[in-house]
Amino acid sequence: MKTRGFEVLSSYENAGINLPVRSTEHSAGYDIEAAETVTLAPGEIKLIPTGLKAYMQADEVLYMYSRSSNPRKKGLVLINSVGVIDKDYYNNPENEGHMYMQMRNITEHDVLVEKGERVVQGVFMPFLVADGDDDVEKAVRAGGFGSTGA
Ligand SMILES: O=c1ccn([C@H]2C[C@H](O)[C@@H](COP(=O)(O)OP(=O)(O)OP(=O)(O)O)O2)c(=O)[nH]1
Ligand SMILES: [Mg+2]
Repeated sequence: MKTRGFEVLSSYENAGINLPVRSTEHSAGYDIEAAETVTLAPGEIKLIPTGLKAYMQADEVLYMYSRSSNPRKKGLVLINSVGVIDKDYYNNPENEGHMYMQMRNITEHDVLVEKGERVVQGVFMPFLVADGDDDVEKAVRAGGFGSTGA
């Protein structure tokens, strides 16, 4: 039975994408790699593809956190602080649920991120809903990054 996990996007099937793993016995985060080599110019914000989508249960979310070594070792920050990957992003009609890492180069030189480099870590978590949540009509997710409006 499938409960939660990662899958390679169909368009990246033969691209040598590694499924995320936890690097130590008690790590909370599944390390997530860049699916392509990208260069970020000074100050630039880029969506780095992972070639991955994540599935999970209805009351679960996947949080993507930056690796703590990124600012000093790479000169990169996860510019949206935490990536929230919703259950209904998986297999959405726009991009199949492709997870992106939104990174900003905080240095004054180009930063190279090579394919296969670990950039962020994904942590699966349960979440709670507020009273009256069932009474509110919900839209069907069609994509990400502003798909539900401004
Ligand atoms: O770092 C991120 C953050 C989000 N997403 C995807 C998964 C998530 O389910 C979707 C929407 O994210 P969010 O709700 O945080 O962004 P939004 O600006 O509110 O977009 P939307 O209107 O599509 O909800 O975008 C990523 O791939 N990487
Ligand atoms: Mg949203």
